[in-house]
Amino acid sequence: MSVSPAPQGVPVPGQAQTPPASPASPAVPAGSGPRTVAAHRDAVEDLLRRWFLAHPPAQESVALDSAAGRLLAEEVRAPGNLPPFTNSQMDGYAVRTADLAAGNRPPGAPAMVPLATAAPIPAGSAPPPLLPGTAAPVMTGAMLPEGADAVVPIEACIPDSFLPSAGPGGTVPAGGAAGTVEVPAQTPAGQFVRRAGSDIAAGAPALPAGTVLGPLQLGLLAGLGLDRLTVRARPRVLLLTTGDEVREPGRPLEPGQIHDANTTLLRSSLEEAGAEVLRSRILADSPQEFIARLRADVAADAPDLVLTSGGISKGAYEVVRQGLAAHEVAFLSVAMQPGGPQGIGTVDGVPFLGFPGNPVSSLVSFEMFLRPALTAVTGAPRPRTEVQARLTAPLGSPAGKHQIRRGRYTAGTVEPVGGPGSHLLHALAASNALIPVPVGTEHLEAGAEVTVLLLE
Ligand SMILES: Nc1nc2c(c(=O)[nH]1)N[C@H]1C(S)=C(S)[C@@H](COP(=O)(O)OP(=O)(O)OC[C@H]3O[C@@H](n4cnc5c(N)ncnc54)[C@H](O)[C@@H]3O)O[C@H]1N2
Ligand code: MOO
Repeated sequence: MSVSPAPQGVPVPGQAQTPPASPASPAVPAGSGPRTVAAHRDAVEDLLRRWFLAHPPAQESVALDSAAGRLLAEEVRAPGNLPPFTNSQMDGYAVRTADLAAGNRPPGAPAMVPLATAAPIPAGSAPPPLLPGTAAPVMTGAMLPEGADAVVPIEACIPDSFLPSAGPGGTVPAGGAAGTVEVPAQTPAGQFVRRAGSDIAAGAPALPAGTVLGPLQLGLLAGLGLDRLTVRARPRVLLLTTGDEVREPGRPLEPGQIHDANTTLLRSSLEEAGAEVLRSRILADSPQEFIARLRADVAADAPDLVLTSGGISKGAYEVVRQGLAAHEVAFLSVAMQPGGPQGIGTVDGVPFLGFPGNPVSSLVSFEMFLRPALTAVTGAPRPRTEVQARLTAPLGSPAGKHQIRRGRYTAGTVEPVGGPGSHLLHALAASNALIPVPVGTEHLEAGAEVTVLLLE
């Protein structure tokens, strides 16, 4: 997981900033033709940027164990040294290298130097100083006694193993003269010694504000002894799907009904991208009920974003489009397939995005528009990686559309999975990449190089 400082423009938590003149103005399209993917991406980013400038994310304190995936709100400095004390990197003998130095021994002296053994030092104990001319059995991670400046691993000593009595209180090494161990004369100072603070020193910057807390970062904070962290509040999303035909998974279907895939697709995508889904609902196809419930939920939950799927195209019962007719929301067409129909604006001042109902369309809309905006604006830094890949099969695409096909990427190649249909959930589940075919490209041969977006 990357350690990334807050991107430019991320509001500083807790510090209100002057919002632009019209924070609630919807991104209404100019002109009548379909909007480009890039223009819509900018519009979505702009919508969120305006909101978060006026409503900077709060800070909250969370327990270390609940902090996975969260963003540090402020820099963390090491409260103490890591390691906290100078300790041994090996099971062996702590020695004073001055005892071994060539100058202290006659010419032609043997390669091994006998030393009297001191009391063993298990991990977790605080040993007395090491007397000159002695070697103390020391275990990995145990504190080095004052005066010791090197550790000789047990396998380099004679004898090369500890007696069972080398536990606390024991003194006699196996097989050798009682109370004597021979260690190599050529033992450099510092060998197998882990100095206090050598990983990070007390007071030094440990992690910058904006860091995404993954296992590696949490491991450091735990090692530093921190059990609570100050993180940024996650972007809060109200997620609604619409349709009389849509039923929750687990409920039986009547003829003509389908199970709700979008709520799960979008909820898990949002959560994976660092957002919090406050509430998700299926609303029936009544525009009046839809807008009444939506406004009540907005008032009750105070979300940062309302996201809907379905009900925005050209049918006779487009609940979202009809329900929001009196609001500052534009329903427009983006030159993208899937994900052509899009809604964007504000409802009672809160950013609103309406994704199309086909499941693949809603997922592609998330990946193409909302994920990049969340990354850029809120510092929820879960950008997708783009890689170059060679197509294993030819692809066709409508000339006027930025088509997003699904595929399976492996080692520099990408195999298209399923057709262009935006209802193909099975093929979506078998893919790990999106394959954009830009406007103007109608055909790509097998072997053509494409830039794919990795979904994992
Ligand atoms: N005459 C036209 N018809 C359509 C156009 C068009 O331009 N002219 N656009 C097509 C495109 S492209 C899309 S995408 C869809 C978008 O439709 P809506 O956003 O209005 O969505 P619905 O009509 O409500 O549903 C479309 C499709 O998706 C299924 N769906 C809806 N919600 C869910 C859900 N939660 N889980 C699973 N599946 C869902 C729904 O059953 C429909 O099959 O419009 C085209 N039509
Ligand atoms: O643009 Mo629609 O999203 O193809 O299915």
